[in-house]
Amino acid sequence: MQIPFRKMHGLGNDFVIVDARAKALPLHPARIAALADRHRGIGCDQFITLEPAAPGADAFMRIHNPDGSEAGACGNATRCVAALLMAETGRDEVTIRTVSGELPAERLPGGMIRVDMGQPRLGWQDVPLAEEMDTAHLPLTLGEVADPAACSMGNPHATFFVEDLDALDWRVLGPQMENHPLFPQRANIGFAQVITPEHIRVAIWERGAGPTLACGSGACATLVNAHRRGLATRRAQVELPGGTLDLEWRLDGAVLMSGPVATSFLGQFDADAFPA
Ligand SMILES: N[C@@H](CCC[C@H](N)C(=O)O)C(=O)O
Repeated sequence: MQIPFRKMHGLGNDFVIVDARAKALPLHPARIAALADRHRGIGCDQFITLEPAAPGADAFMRIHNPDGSEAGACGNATRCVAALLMAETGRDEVTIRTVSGELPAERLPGGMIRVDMGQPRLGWQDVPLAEEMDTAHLPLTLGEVADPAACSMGNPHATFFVEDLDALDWRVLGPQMENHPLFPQRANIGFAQVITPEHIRVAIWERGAGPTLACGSGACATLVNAHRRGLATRRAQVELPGGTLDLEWRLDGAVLMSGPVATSFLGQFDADAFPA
């Protein structure tokens, strides 16, 4: 079976997007993992399936990591899918449903896509963590990093605050923390250097994906955790290896994220050539 797809990215965080709104597609975790493989498949940080949405949303977006696991949130893919739905409908505002809830998105003057990522959840069971504790300070130390803060943006995040991001071997520390027993559903791990209260540099080791050029929900978690720790204002530029996102944690609790999106190419794959 030939399945058309679109390859998009937000700051280099790249996605294969397929449309299963009109007809269900034979896509299962093993096949998705094979398609996401950068050597033997198409290659992507996340595989996105558009599915029919209940009234109130323009589409349902299902998110899979390249290891085949399903994720509750993907900020950059939400912005890419929003741009896609805006082109399709001719509107500048759309709503995308995910397993974690409805996310309104809009096109800003100048073309940036802003998504309302909803409210971060700060309780230990929300992240989730394995046991009760203050999520603003986790009792974790690994090599030279310690004392991260955690939150959920619909998916689990922990943020370590570091003095010098360039001096840190975060690609080695990331997978050890992703799989730490404190995170029963694993976690996305951010390593953040606060430059000023309005400018944070961060590198994210993504759960189920590894090092990526950008992670939208990770950028949201970085701002939220930095603000909780008194390190950042409620609005900041979050600089990732692939570029910068504009983040705001509004007083009503919602986290807004704005940035660019782009289409790389369109194609089609033969589903039967990949494991079912
Ligand atoms: N790239 C994403 C996050 C994707 C999901 C994550 N790896 C998880 O498992 O939670 C983003 O832009 O937010």
